[in-house]
Amino acid sequence: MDERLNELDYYRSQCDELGGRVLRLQEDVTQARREAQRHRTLAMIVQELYTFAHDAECLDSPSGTLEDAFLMLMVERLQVDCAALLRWQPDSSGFRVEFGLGVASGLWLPAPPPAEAGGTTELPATTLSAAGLATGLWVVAPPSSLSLLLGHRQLRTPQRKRLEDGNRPIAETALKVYNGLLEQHQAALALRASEANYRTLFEGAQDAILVLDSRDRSLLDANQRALELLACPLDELRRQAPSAWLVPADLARWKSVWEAALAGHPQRVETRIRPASGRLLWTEINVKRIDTDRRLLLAVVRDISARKQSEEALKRVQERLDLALEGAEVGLYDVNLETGELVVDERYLRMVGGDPQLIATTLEDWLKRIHPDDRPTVQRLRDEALTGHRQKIELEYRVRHQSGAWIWILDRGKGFDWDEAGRPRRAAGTCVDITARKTNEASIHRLAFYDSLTDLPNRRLFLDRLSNAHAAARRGGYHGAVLFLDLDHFKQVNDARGHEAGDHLLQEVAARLTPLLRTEDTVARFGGDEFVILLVNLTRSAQEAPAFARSVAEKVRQALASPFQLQEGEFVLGASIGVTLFCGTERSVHDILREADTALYQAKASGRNSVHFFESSMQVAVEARFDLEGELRHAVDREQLRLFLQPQVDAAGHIVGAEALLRWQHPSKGLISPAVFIPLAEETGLIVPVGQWVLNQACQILAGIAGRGQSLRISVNVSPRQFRQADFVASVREVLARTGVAPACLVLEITEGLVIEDLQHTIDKMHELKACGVRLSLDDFGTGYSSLTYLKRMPIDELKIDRSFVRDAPVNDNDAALVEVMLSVSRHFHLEVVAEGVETLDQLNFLKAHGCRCFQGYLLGRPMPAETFLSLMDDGSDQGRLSDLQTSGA
Ligand SMILES: Nc1nc2c(ncn2[C@@H]2O[C@@H]3COP(=O)(O)O[C@H]4[C@@H](O)[C@H](n5cnc6c(=O)[nH]c(N)nc65)O[C@@H]4COP(=O)(O)O[C@H]3[C@H]2O)c(=O)[nH]1
Repeated sequence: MDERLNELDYYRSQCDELGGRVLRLQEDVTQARREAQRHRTLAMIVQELYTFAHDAECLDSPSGTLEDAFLMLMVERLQVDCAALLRWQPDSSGFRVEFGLGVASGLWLPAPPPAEAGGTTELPATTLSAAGLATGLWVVAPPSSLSLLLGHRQLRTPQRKRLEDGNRPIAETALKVYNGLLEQHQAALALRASEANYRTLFEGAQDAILVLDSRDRSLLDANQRALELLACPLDELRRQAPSAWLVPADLARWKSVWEAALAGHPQRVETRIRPASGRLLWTEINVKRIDTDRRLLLAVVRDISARKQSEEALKRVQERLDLALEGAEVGLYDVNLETGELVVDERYLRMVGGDPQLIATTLEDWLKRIHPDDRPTVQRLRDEALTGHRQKIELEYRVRHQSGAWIWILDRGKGFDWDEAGRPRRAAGTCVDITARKTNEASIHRLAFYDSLTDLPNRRLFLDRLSNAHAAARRGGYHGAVLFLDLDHFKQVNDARGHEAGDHLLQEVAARLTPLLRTEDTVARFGGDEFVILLVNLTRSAQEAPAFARSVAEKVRQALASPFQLQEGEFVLGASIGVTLFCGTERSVHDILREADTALYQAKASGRNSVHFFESSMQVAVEARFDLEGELRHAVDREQLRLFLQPQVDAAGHIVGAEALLRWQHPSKGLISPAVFIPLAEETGLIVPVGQWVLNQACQILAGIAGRGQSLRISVNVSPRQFRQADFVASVREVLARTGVAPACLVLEITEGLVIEDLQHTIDKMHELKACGVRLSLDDFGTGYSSLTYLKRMPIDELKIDRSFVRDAPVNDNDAALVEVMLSVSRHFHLEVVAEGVETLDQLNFLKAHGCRCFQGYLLGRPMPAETFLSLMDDGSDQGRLSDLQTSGA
């Protein structure tokens, strides 16, 4: 029994044990089932999360966020009331609900900080209640700062509690998976954003962008601008090699560009391309290797055709400008005013000599090469420009050429790049070589103000200086003087030895005068042999002034009195000098000059080679002369001239001719002698119309005589000036033709002096006159340089023995001998002779005794009005009776 009991106990215990085992086994199975369930749950959660994340990545607009999906899965699969993702807020020592399902997002929950390491920490009841939860499962997954809170609003049974505890590993794993997916999702989002940005940039770029595969240089991608630029769709472009749109000539160059770019050296190329449109475009292409994929090249193509066109246009403008500058020989300079550095162009360099080694490179250097006289002005203008007081500079100055010569430069400069103080930092400008212009100006100035023969100031410059000196003398109370001088006998030298000798003489005179004077004085040549001297600042004393002026005048006179040795020979001149003084009087420069001229006139009149001071009485005489000159101008028009005739008779007393002698029947002054007005007419040129009148009158008288069947010769005096008129011969011809007078009845008397003045020309003209048929008579024979040589050469018909010889011939052996010689010479040359000034019978008899056959003089008849003379001629009974003729003289 016991055994049975023991056996029973044994079996009982065995059963208990077995039952216990079964129970444990059942529990294990249940546990295993729960475990499996949890794994399934976890697997489902993970799968669904992945699915969601994948879909979200693929879809452009996923339905909901990963956070929403995660929290939803937690709530559904773990059968909790609420789930939330919390983020620790260290500043406020609490959590913030980032995303909540059943808990408000953004809610702040007070809590102690989460543990550093992973794991679970119980949240205090205050935190749970703040979240509105009765129980809660809090899971962290370091290093993520996000933690997961799962919870119920009401307390649960212990079984439920176990269930929750069993969920903890699921929640932990799910949170880790979520964190991983979140990171991945965020990375994917970032990538998408970055790709979108890249695309936006790529497509929105202003430049064409091409992505090329270096292996076959095929096009992988191109932006819209590239398609427009290359005028080709992308597909088509992808099928082409770049050589399709590159210019063939550039291909070799491109090879090295590709290689360098692939080697990691970015390349920049300016080249032309020919897109599908066929139009050549200028482009700038930047080629760069894409470092993330070293087989790829990025080419950024910019259309620079417009820029190139502008550059080309600019180049052409520059070329034209260069040409223009070249043509105009304009040099350029550019100066940095802060550093003083100077840069010049080729043309400037050439202008100053062409050696770049010698060119100024600084402003100071440049200044040193400017002419010392011009430097102060240049420096002043430069300083004004530097301080901003002058915007532009335009000035002319001399610069040292590299050859050492001075050249004139016209500089036009301008400041720019102004600083805050209004000063230029830089200046640039142009320079032109104006040396030629300056030289021309100087020579024009010389021509305008200097006498070309002697290089002395001319009348214009003299008047200017006199005007200044006069004004200065008035202001300073100084006396000055004007010396008018005329060379005695210059005319003879000029005429006898030629103009060249005359010119040399004038140059010598100038050379003698200049050193006699102070530098502030002026010696000028007014033309001909007229020299005028201006003496300034003589003295303040009115008493001393005449003496000072006289001493200079004497010095001048003496200097000119000594002989001149020229290559043409030795000449002795002498000078007549008229002097006037000036100081404070209200005279014009012309008055002063006229006074000196008047004094000169007086000096000449009183025997030459002398000095005369102006006196006002002289002026009266001169003015009277001027008045006469004015009246003489109208004498012809007003018919105030009368022609008198003086008979010329032969040995038998018969009238064979007459000399026409002019008279001026002045309305108030009566009959004026030609000795008074002929020299005036000669001087003023009035002799030409007056002489023409005489010629005309004489021919009309001759015509009248011829008309009455009579015959006579009339001698007409021809003045030197009248004879020298270019149309004189023509005018004689014209009068003869018009009046129909036989030319042989007209005798033209020319003076010996005229012949000497210009022998050859006079002889030529005489021949022309002879060709007209007129007779020529040489007047005043014996008074001048009578020379048998020229007498022989002249085509004259008659000699007139001057009355000065006739007068004393009967009583003076010398004169008698001279008259004899003259008569003998005229016989030798077959010339007729008229003896002038026969006043007495002795003279007449002497002349007759020596073979003279024609006589003129008061003894035989005075000059008389033409009508009187003609009536005498008509009265044939009077002819041949010398005594009768004598009584009818004028
Ligand atoms: N003492 C003196 N004198 C006598 C005698 N016989 C004549 N005469 C003067 O001597 C001058 C002769 O003229 P001439 O030598 O040609 O000198 C002339 C002549 O050179 C010039 N002349 C006169 N008429 C003309 C003219 O129509 N044209 C030019 N160019 N000159 C003229 O004026 C000069 C002076 O002329 P006139 O006063 O008419 O003076 C005349 C005449 O009146 C005499 O017996 N004794």
